[in-house]
Amino acid sequence: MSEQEQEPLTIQPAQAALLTPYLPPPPPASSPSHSTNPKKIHVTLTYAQSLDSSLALAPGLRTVLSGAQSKAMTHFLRSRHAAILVGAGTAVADDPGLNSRLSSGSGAGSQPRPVVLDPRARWAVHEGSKVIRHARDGKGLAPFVLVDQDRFGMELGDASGVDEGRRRVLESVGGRYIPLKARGPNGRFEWVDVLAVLEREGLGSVMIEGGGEVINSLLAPPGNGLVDSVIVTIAPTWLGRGGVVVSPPRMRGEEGAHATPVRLTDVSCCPFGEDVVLCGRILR
Ligand SMILES: NC(=O)C1=CN([C@@H]2O[C@H](COP(=O)(O)OP(=O)(O)OC[C@H]3O[C@@H](n4cnc5c(N)ncnc54)[C@H](O)[C@@H]3O)[C@@H](O)[C@H]2O)C=CC1
Ligand SMILES: Nc1nc(O)c(N)c(N[C@@H]2O[C@H](COP(=O)(O)O)[C@@H](O)[C@H]2O)n1
Repeated sequence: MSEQEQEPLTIQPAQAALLTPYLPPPPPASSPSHSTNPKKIHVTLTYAQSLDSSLALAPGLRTVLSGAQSKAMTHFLRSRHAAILVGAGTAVADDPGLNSRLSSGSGAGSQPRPVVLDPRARWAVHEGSKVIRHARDGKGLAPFVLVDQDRFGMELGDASGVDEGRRRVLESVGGRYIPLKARGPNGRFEWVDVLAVLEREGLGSVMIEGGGEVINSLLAPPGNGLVDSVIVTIAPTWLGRGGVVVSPPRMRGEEGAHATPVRLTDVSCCPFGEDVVLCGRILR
């Protein structure tokens, strides 16, 4: 069935109730756009995987795992977060829409702000990119693209040196390149810095959707200490070897001791059609 035929997407009240304890609290009605609340941004890590922990058949290959019900669940999550974040690999490979297409009867409403981690500005965003079309049509928000501040310069808080055509496309719908110091190894941002940018932009919650590199780095310390909840769709299929796999690096144990695995606690799970959705919090 095509994407168009499956939509609009709906979710049952009982399914929404299962997810509620893992969602960010709704923002207070009178919240200022730049919150002064000292509590950090709520971070939900969420993705769909196969039984052998794959996100996609191969790097760069958009692969449908979620069935209609769990896809609707993802769009419900999108409507309950202020931002949705993916890595440049996903933006380049998938041309994702990154909006919520939940039907109005299912409590749809707000759209999340798409955020792309793209230190080298390799995502060739253009007029036809889905996320731009959605923003232009009022079906989603324009993306913020986080780029390496040292590579693209910084003038008055604005990134310079990025491709002018791409910048014009982004800005024409209200999006922006945002420069950020890449303090991590291999020219990567530290997660704490990424979240600080989102908070500074007045975004109180983010769902981090993928892909493989983003998820694996967030599940490793210190990133995993910043995650409030994890919601994983498990599809009843094995994608086989060679896929994009979720398998974070092990935490190093003390000399001679085994590494401590990352584990979920406070776990709930529920069938969504033929998929299973597993929710939990990372055990500290
Ligand atoms: N099944 C699912 O739920 C999902 C599947 N996917 C799949 O995952 C695949 C893409 O995964 P990957 O190739 O691993 O790419 P990715 O989406 O994780 O992006 C990796 C890139 O993001 C940037 N990046 C990641 N972490 C960063 C950090 N801390 N600081 C700065 N930049 C950072 C870098 O440019 C890096 O090359 C695609 O095939 C896509 O279809 C993606 C999202 C969800
Ligand atoms: N929940 C979920 N199930 C799947 O089967 C998937 N392949 C994904 N992928 C993620 O969703 C993005 C596509 O979003 P749009 O439908 O275009 O808005 C894709 O880029 C991945 O982040 N997710």
